[in-house]
Parts: sequence; structure tokens; C-alpha cells
Amino acid sequence: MIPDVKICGITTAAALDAAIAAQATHVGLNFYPPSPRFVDIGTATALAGRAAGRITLVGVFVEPTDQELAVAIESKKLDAIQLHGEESPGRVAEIRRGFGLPVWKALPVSNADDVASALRYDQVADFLLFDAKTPKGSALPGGMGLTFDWSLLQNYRGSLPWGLAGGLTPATVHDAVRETRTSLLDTSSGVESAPGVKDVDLIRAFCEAARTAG
Ligand SMILES: O=C(O)c1ccccc1N[C@@H]1O[C@H](COP(=O)(O)O)[C@@H](O)[C@H]1O
Repeated sequence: MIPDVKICGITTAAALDAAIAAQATHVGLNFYPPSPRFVDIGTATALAGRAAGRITLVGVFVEPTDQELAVAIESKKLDAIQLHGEESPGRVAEIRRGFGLPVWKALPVSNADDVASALRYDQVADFLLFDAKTPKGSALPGGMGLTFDWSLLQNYRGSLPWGLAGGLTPATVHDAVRETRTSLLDTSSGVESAPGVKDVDLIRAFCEAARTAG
């Protein structure tokens, strides 16, 4: 099975068009202000309009308030909300109920307990995204190009569909798919020439690698 591909942290029309042309299935818009991929509301609105009907659009948030979610979601036509912070199962359920969109919960992984803890989200999220845990005190909880031991995912016993994130590049896609059989590959810094600057050739190479993986 060919995995879905999410190109995360899109900030320009050129990167969005490159993801669509390369047959990525999803793109992510980052609403976390400290991120080098943060998009302001005007940029997000323009990109969402351009993406509408062409690709699935995911909004990435870190411990957002209801107000932040409302402003970001209003008229952006997001297809899903990705929560990439320390949101509790209760908060995930509340956001899912309150905003009526599918919720992806990102989970930081560095050991087997982290994978086991995914079960806490079984009834409250729609999708899980396993990502590398960033070191304590890091500026960002994701988007830092860090990988983790993919073999840990063999211990996942939950019922939710899930995807793989964390340091994925065109060069690592084949190994990632072979080792995890993931249904979705999510990348951000692995298709950039500098933090926040997407590279259309790397986007193309990543999507091509995903199509030929497995
Ligand atoms: O990309 C960011 O800046 C970011 C900021 C805050 C939360 C999540 C973020 N990105 C997500 O992290 C994964 C992994 O990134 P990378 O491929 O290791 O660079 C990415 O796919 C985004 O979903």
C-alpha cells in the first residue's frame, strides 16, 4: 500500500503547488507562533483558498486556546486539527467536540512507555502521529528533524490509525515504510533548504520515494 504523504509547514504558494503537483495527500499549516513555519492569518487564508478542493489541509497547533482555534479555523476550511503539544485526552476530546473537525494527536516518542501511552487517546482522537521527542527545553515540540527508534512502534496496541513523523527525508522514506508499514509519512524540515524554507525538489523527491516504497 502506498502511504499518504503530508508536507507540513507550508508557508508559500510555490511550496503548496509543489506538494500538490508531487501528489502529496496532505499539507500542514503551522499556527504555532514560535515556529519558523508559522503562518499569520492572512497568509493562512490565502493558502487555504488555494488548497481548497486540491489537497487535504491540516492545521498544526500546540496547546491552543479555544480562541486561537476559532480564529485559525474560521473560514480556513481546515480538514483536520493536529495537536502537537501536551494536550490531555480530556482536552483533545473537548476540542474535537467543540470544533467538529477530526483531531490528530501527535505523540512524542523516545521509549516503549511513550508508545503505550497512546492508548489514552483511543476514544478521543481520530488519528495519531508518532514523532520524535524533542529534548527538554527545546524551542519547538516538533519540526526539528529528530528521529526515533521506529521499532518501538511494534508495541502499539491501540485501535487508531496512525502516521510517522520525525526527521523523515527523501533518503529515509524507503526504510521508514519497510520498518513501520505506516499509513502516512509526515515531513517538515526534511524537505527544506533552511528552517522554514521549503525546497520544491526535495518535496518532489520525498513524494516519489513514498510512491516507490514498500
Ligand atoms: O514544524 C514545526 O515547526 C513544528 C512546530 C511545532 C509543532 C510541530 C511542528 N512540526 C511537526 O513536527 C513534525 C516533525 O517535523 P520534522 O519532519 O522532524 O521537521 C512535522 O511533520 C510537523 O507535523
